[in-house]
Amino acid sequence: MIRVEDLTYKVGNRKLVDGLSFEAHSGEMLAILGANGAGKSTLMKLLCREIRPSAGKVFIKGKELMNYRLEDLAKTRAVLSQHNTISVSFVVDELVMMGRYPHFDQKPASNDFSVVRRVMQDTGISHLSGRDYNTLSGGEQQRVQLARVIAQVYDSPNACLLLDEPTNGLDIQFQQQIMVLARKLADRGYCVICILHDINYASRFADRILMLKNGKKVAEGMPIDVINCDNIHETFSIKVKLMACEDYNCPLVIPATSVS
Ligand SMILES: Nc1ncnc2c1ncn2[C@@H]1O[C@H](COP(=O)(O)OP(=O)(O)OP(=O)(O)O)[C@@H](O)[C@H]1O
Repeated sequence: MIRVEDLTYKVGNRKLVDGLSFEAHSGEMLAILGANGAGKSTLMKLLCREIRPSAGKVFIKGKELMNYRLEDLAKTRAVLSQHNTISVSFVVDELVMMGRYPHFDQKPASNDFSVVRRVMQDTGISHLSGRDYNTLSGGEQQRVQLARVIAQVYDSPNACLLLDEPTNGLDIQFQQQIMVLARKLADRGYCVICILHDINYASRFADRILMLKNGKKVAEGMPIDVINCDNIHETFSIKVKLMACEDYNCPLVIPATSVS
C-alpha cells in the first residue's frame, strides 16, 4: 500500500530522515515511535507530500507519490497533522464537511451529509454539532479534526490514514476511543500510519511498530518482537521494565528509573 524506499530529507547538512525504507499495508496499523526530534513528523510530511524528499521515493498503491494528481491524492490518503490552528470561525459540522471537499464541486450531496453525520458519531462529537470550532477545548478540537480526516476517505476503505499524534491532548477515555477507532479503520481495510508517544498504546493497538532515532530505523516489527528493553533504551535513552499484559499478546512498559 505504502512503500518507502531509501527516503532521506536534509536541511543543510543535517539528515532529519536518513535512508528509511519500510512498507505499510492495507488492513494494518503501523505505529511510529521515537523520541522528541527523532524525525517522526518530518517523515509524516514526506509521506503526505507536504515536503519533497532530498532522496528516495514514496509509493502509494504502487504509484510514486509525486506522480499523483492532487485531487486523486486527496481521495487516496488523508492526514491528521499535529497543529491545526484555524484563524477564521467555523461551525464544527462545516469543518468536518471540509473533509468531503474533494468529493463534490459546488454543493455537498446527501451522501456527504450522511458521511459527516456518521463520522461525527464514530468520533463522539455529535453533541458538538453547531458549535464554533474556536470555542472548543483542545481535546474536542482534536476529535473534530480527526472526524474531518476520516470523512475525507470514508468511502474508500483501502485508502491511507496518516495520523500525527491522534491522541494528543485527549483524556484517557478519548485516547482509548480514538485508538479503538483507528484499529477498527485498519480492520476495515485502511492502511493506518500513526505517530504515537505512548509505547503501550502502540503495543496494544498496532500490528507493527517502526522505531526511529535521528531519522534512522532502530527497529521494525510486531509489538511482541520490537518492544524490548534494548530497543526502548536505544530509541528513548531510558531504562524500562516489561510486563506481560494479561489477556493480550503485547508487552507493557513501565519506567525502571530509580526515584530515590
Ligand atoms: N525545516 C526545518 N529546519 C531545520 N530543522 C528542522 C526542520 N524541521 C524539523 N527540524 C528539526 O528536525 C528534527 C526532527 O523534527 P520532527 O518534527 O520531525 O521530530 P519529531 O520526531 O516529530 O519530534 P516530536 O516528537 O517532538 O514532535 C528536530 O530536531 C527539528 O528541530
